[in-house]
Amino acid sequence: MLPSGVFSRGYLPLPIVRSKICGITNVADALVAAEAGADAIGLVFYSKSPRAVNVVQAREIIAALPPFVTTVGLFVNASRCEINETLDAVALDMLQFHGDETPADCEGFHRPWYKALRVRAGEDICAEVARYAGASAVLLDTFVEGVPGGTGEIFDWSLVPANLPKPLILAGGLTPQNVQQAIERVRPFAVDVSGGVELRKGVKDAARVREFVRQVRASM
Ligand SMILES: O=C(O)c1ccccc1NCC(=O)[C@H](O)[C@H](O)COP(=O)(O)O
Repeated sequence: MLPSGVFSRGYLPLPIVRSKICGITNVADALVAAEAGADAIGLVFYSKSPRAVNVVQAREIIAALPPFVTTVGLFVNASRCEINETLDAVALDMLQFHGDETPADCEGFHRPWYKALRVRAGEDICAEVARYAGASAVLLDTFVEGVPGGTGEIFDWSLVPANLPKPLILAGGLTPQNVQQAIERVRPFAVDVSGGVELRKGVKDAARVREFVRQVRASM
């Protein structure tokens, strides 16, 4: 059993920061992420996203991956039936809830999961994180009205509380150029990127993916 707070920001003097490349839509991009050393890839099961994949594409991507790359399925206000059908068809390791899901909506899928919260000044982030007691982590992303995620915009990192009760996955507008600064300032458990390593929406830029992971590792 880990001491409570072991993944709190600043607890470890030299933390290993994990990286997730989100919005993977094809095998080639998945392999670039894996070969670069990313710890996880994100597959977006949200049909309104330009990075959406269906179960056939997702299966093909996962089948091509080497071991020890975590596969995260991202859902936005999906029905339980839709999520269960996806889980029956696709070997997802974890779930990322990126909409207005309540804690109860996130439970019961027999997978570790975490909730994405969109950060706005004046909100009690710790209290919101504490509501999702069953989550493995919390992902903090940028609030943009009407856009659930994948905005490519950073938020004010000074709004991240020092005493978050869950491991923090920092997201929102990260790039190979700013990720080291983000890690130094926020000291997250992991960082998550999508738009900052793309050639265009839904297609990753291999050089940027490699540079992003390199920068994360160089921050250790
Ligand atoms: O990527 C999308 O299109 C998307 C749509 C709806 C909800 C979430 C979405 N993406 C989330 C992510 O890719 C990441 O978890 C994260 O928000 C980083 O996005 P970015 O700012 O582009 O790096």
